[in-house]
Amino acid sequence: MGNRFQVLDRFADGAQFIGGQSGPGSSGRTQRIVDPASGDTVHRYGLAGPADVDAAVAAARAALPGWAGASPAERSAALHRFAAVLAERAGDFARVESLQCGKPIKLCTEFDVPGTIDNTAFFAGAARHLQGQAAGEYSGDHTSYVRREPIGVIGSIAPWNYPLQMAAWKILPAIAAGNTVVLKPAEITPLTSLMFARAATDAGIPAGVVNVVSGAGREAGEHLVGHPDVAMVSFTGSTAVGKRVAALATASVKRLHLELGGKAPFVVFDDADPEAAVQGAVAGALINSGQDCTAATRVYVQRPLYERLREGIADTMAGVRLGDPFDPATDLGPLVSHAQRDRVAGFVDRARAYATVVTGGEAPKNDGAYYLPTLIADAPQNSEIVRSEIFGPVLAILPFDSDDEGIALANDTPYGLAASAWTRDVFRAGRATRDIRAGCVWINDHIPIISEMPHGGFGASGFGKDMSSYSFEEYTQVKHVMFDNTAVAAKDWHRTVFGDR
Ligand SMILES: NC(=O)c1ccc[n+]([C@@H]2O[C@H](COP(=O)([O-])OP(=O)(O)OC[C@H]3O[C@@H](n4cnc5c(N)ncnc54)[C@H](O)[C@@H]3O)[C@@H](O)[C@H]2O)c1
Repeated sequence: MGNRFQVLDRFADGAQFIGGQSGPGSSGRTQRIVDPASGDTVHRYGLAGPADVDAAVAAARAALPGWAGASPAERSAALHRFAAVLAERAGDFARVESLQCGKPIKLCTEFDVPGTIDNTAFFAGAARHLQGQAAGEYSGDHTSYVRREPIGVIGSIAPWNYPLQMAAWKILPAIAAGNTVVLKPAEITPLTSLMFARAATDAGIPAGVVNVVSGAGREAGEHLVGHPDVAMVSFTGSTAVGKRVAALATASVKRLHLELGGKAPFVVFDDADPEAAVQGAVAGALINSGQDCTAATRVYVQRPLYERLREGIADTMAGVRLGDPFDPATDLGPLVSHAQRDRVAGFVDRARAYATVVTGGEAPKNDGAYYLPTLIADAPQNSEIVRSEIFGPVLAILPFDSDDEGIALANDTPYGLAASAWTRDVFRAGRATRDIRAGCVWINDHIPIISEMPHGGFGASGFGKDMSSYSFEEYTQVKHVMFDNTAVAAKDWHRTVFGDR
């Protein structure tokens, strides 16, 4: 436990605000950070309030002309330095992320932290490819071109499931394109977002370009969304909160990017490799204790393979190593909080009335927010466990007969974030990629996410893309510029409109 506190000591002065000023939060309230593996309070900080948001937005606004006016090469160089500072601090980032979320350290060192460093390096390179278009001559004697310009101050709001990666996804494309950012992380997991902002400053990114304000959703979050100097809102979180954020942002005519919830289907056709599908389903369902918007939570299996998958998944789940997140051998840590654990247990307890709990379905007896890997069978398609986002290590398995039925079931929720199809037949794979309604479809895999991939949903999962060069479309606005090539053309136009006056 000693190591855990050592890392956190760096935040002992309550630096919840970076980029303008620091000090106790203006909400007047204190927030605890709890280690979900033990239930111990590991840190307390002053929760930011509206006055902190105002100061952060003012800092971002002041930094905007200099940063937007920097050349792509200058922004790129700063982002390359940023990636190097993150790499030097990789171990600290992994330990703090593991501590505040309860994630297995293995996941942090192999996925969260290297993914974030790679994302930073990706946007360092991409910053130099951001360009408009030479658009040609739309009208005689006139030349047009299109500029891609930064939008201004971006107000970003992030969830608690991948605090470091979400900070990176929100901040990097925005600043690579010349915007400045105020990020509000989830108040229970702000530490690695603060470390990320500090690393940006230490890498020489000018003060005010990256700001983090850790406050409560209603108080600080809504103040940020409605702030008149925020030009765009980029939100990742639940669909319920996303709807509220969208209404507020739209009321003040702001650009909007929404990455919301999901309920990813995992469709196994009868020619699939059953062992690969079993391993894929368990890994896809249990990653980050199932607290993943793309987690494989609905597994549909074509009838001939159904029993084999049901048995294989139950056996594999029973062998998963649950334990101390700081132990490198641990596969599954606790959920992010005891409240989240109880919420997940509620879904499973209600499902007992209409379905079979094949394995799991309980919390181990310790002080942590753990929940056993859980497989549920015999639930109807229209049941809560099959249709609601659970955000826990819980997977429902259902059979289907025809290919049409498998795809129809996959599409039968309001969400559309991610999906996978498992088959060795190229035509079935082609059909699944075409007909499954989701922003991402994997074939014979589930979960991989890398910097080049546009990530974003359809339907109730939101709109817009994180990561990849597509994210520049979110964080830039298009300006059409038209040159009159001859003074004569302007005169002709004047004559057309006003006559010979
Ligand atoms: N689509 C994606 O890429 C993606 C990625 C990660 C997580 N998620 C989603 O995030 C959710 C889990 O995270 P969560 O529980 O932190 O989500 P949440 O919606 O409860 O909170 C997300 C963020 O919004 C803030 N917030 C809460 N109320 C607010 C309000 N009224 N105004 C402004 N901000 C407010 C919270 O403080 C937090 O920072 C899941 O639904 C998951 O699917 C989606």
